[in-house]
Amino acid sequence: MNGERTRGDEGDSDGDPDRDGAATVDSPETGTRDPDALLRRAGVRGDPNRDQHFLVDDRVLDRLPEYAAEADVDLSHVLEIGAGTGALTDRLLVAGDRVTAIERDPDLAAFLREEFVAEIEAGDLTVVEGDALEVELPEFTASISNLPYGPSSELAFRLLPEERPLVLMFQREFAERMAAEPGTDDYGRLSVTAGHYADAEVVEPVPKEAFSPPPAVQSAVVRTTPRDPDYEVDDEEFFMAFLKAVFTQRRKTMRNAVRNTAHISGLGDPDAVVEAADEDLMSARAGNVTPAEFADLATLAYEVGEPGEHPSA
Ligand SMILES: C[S@@+](CC[C@H](N)C(=O)[O-])C[C@H]1O[C@@H](n2cnc3c(N)ncnc32)[C@H](O)[C@@H]1O
Repeated sequence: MNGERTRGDEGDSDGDPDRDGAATVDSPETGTRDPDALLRRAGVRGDPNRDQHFLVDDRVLDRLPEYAAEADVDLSHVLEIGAGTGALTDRLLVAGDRVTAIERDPDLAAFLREEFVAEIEAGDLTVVEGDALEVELPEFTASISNLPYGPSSELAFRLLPEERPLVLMFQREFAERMAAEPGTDDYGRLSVTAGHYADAEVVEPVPKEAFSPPPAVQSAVVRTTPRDPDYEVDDEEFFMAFLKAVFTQRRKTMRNAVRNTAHISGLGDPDAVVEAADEDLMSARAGNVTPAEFADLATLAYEVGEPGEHPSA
């Protein structure tokens, strides 16, 4: 740590005119804020009951925007969900042109507005105080976030349909399920639903010690690249409900899974689906069925299975 100074004292040390003026730097060599100094200035400890685990490992903080940059991601407007004390926000301001940071905790949002006053006045940063599941999202080009783990699934499925590249920190188990291939232990509903929108890869496991306070579980960074699926479905909502249904019975054959879960998928005549479908596919278990096979089956089920309401998608 190099003490707490303002960039106004440092002049043009990093050569980035957008980051000059009164923006704070703790490390003149890198032109960045120190995560521990941010915690001190904010006067917070991080409350695990509010999903507050702040990144304090500089190397991880540096690598998050690098994962996007190395994939040639457009960083002209980066969305950060759960900005906390701004340690990642600070790195995103260096890597990107503009950042919108959403933070639910009113005290942290107030701290961010104070700490980053120069960047806000320069038009480089917008702090949105509110729940990222509810606030209107801006037109962003990429999201790079150390997500709150409680709502991470809902947040991922709010972001994925936006069709933008994402670099997101999740619980490690969640990250591995998201990126899993058919036939592996981790492959499941999450892998197929995430894969509907994007290619997902785990780029880095992150140990608990990288955070303050450390979470109970290990973490991992996932990078997603949006693309169209290699199949088509007639009704996306039914497809999602159908997946949810059959994966509740992942150890059963698809034949039994389709028959036993009509109350979840909304199928009025699941037997008609089983009779019309390929026999080999009906004998397979959901964990071995590829996304394209699910899509074909869901299309068939939609045609012959008398789908009704499927409010549970
Ligand atoms: C894991 S911490 C990450 C903080 C910071 N980005 C970092 O890396 O140090 C998650 C942050 O999300 C905030 N948060 C929790 N739930 C949220 C929600 N629903 N919407 C927006 N922010 C939320 C917490 O207050 C916390 O600051």
